[in-house]
Amino acid sequence: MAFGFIKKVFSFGRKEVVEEKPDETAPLPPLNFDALKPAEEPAPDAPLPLEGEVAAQQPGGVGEAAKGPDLEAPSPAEATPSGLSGHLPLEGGEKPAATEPTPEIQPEPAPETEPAPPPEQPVTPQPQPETPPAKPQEVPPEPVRPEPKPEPAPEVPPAPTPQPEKPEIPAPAPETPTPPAEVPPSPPQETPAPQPVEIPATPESTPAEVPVEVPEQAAPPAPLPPEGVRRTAAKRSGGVGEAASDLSSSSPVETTPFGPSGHLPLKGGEKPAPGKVTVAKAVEQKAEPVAAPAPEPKRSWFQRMRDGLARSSRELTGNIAGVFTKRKLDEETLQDLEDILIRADLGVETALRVTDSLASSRYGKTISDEEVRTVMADEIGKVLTPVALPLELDLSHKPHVILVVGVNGTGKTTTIGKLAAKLSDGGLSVMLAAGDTFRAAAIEQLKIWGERTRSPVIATKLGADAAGLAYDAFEKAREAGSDVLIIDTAGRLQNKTELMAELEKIVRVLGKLDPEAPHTVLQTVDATTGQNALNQVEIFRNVAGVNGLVMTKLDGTARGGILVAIAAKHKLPVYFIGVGEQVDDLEPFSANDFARAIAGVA
Ligand SMILES: Nc1nc2c(ncn2[C@@H]2O[C@H](COP(=O)(O)OP(=O)(O)OP(=O)(O)O)[C@@H](O)[C@H]2O)c(=O)[nH]1
Repeated sequence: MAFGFIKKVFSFGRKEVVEEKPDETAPLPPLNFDALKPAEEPAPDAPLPLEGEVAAQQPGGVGEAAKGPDLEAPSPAEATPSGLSGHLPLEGGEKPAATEPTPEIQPEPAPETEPAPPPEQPVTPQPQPETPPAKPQEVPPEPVRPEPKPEPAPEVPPAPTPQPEKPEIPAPAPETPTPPAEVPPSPPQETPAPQPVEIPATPESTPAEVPVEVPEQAAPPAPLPPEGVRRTAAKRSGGVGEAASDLSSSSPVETTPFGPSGHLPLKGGEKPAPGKVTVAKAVEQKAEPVAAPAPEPKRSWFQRMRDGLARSSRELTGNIAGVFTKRKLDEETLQDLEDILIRADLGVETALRVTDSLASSRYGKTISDEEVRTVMADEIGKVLTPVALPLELDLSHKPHVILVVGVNGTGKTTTIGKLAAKLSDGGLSVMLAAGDTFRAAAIEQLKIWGERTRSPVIATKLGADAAGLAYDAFEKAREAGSDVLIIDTAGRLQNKTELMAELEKIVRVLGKLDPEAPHTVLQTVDATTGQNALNQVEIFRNVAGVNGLVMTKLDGTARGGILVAIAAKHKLPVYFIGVGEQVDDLEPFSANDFARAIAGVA
């Protein structure tokens, strides 16, 4: 009787939902209330369908989500209602039809109803009373559940079995969000009740949930800042941890108490995937800065030259500033400036060029030291430009003979090594001659450079005749078909008559083999030398026929002004400047760069 009555109730329920006629029939049930108590036994069946309704509603929305786990068993059951799909499945009206087959299926959705009840509350009061008690009961144990949950295996015990099903629920739960209307309300309802549970389980999850839904999607861009990435990663790790747990089995922990919470992890679970990628990227980015440390950048030759000229430049610019601070350009200031330029080794000629240029355009006017230095740089550039020439080799001479001369220690041997490197790197065959027969160390030094530049070295015993060695080297270079022969010579002071006579002899001997040899006579000038350099160039030019200069040690405490004076007086080409002791520290001379550096103009 009761069972049949219950059926009526169900049918009645349908009418209530659909037609709202049940009010007329309503009186009948009160008479049966007595019977209802015995009927309570079947009640468990009733809740099941109710849950089934809830489940049906969720699955209806979840149905899509249920595609995952529920597909295998529930799918057939759903298949029948699916034909009814649409509204009915939501109310569970289909359940009665499916009730008979559903009993097996319903127990599965039943656990789902627990998380779902909040949204369903408006739908059916009966299931709610059941669900709410279940929630409070579950809530206290929930903190404990998280631990057993990670252990899905314990599902074997009968009691935990419902819990394991709950873990399954989370999977559909994320799918539940698909129902637009139901889902949004559910999270707020669930959140209040579950919050106590979530807090112990994942305090971050609650805050994470809110941001997770939207922010996580935006999270990929967030990884940009490394620190931010770490933070997001940490936050995500919380969410990811959940997602990860969901993937493994821990998902039930959160899902059991919170149907909606189940969504978030899933939503987050999907999002964490990119999050993990970004985290991985963040880690790589951390490594990038590590790889970035490349403090190797060698100072440019210009910077080294500028540093070398810094002392001269500072002294020069400081003195100029002292003269022209809030002063007009008159005879007195012009005389002061001329003195400053001469003391800086620039020479009288260049000093007068600068003062004349200023007087012609700014006489009687207030002028700043910056303006003075700019004019100075321009005038120095004009003096140096004509001598800033590239070295040209006439390879019609086989070999083209280069004789390198200069005072002791001005950098002859080192410059030969640097030049040989340039030439051999340019495809020219180079031969070296160790003409400094006075120093064993000089011979060995040149051999080292020969090995470094893959250039054969012609040498003789210590103290041998340098002119004889030069002659032999020339012949050997011819025999070898060398493009260039570079001859080193012993350093000597220009006032040592016998040594200068020996140098003159070398030049004369080479002329016997080729009247035009040596084709190039380079003199190395130590840039740290002062006015004595002018005299050196004059003597070596007269004795050896110097036709080109290499200004060495400009990277040191150079006195750059002397180069300007030499250029102005001798007008000899300055082919290179030495800016270090390494093989590649030989740079073509740039008049304007040098002028700006010594004038302190950027
Ligand atoms: N800082 C710096 N040092 C240089 C440069 N050129 C040469 N030197 C150094 O100056 C010193 C003398 O160089 P050498 O090449 O031996 O000079 P040298 O004219 O052959 O010397 P002698 O054989 O005694 O006549 C060495 O320690 C070189 O390393 C340069 O452009 N910059």
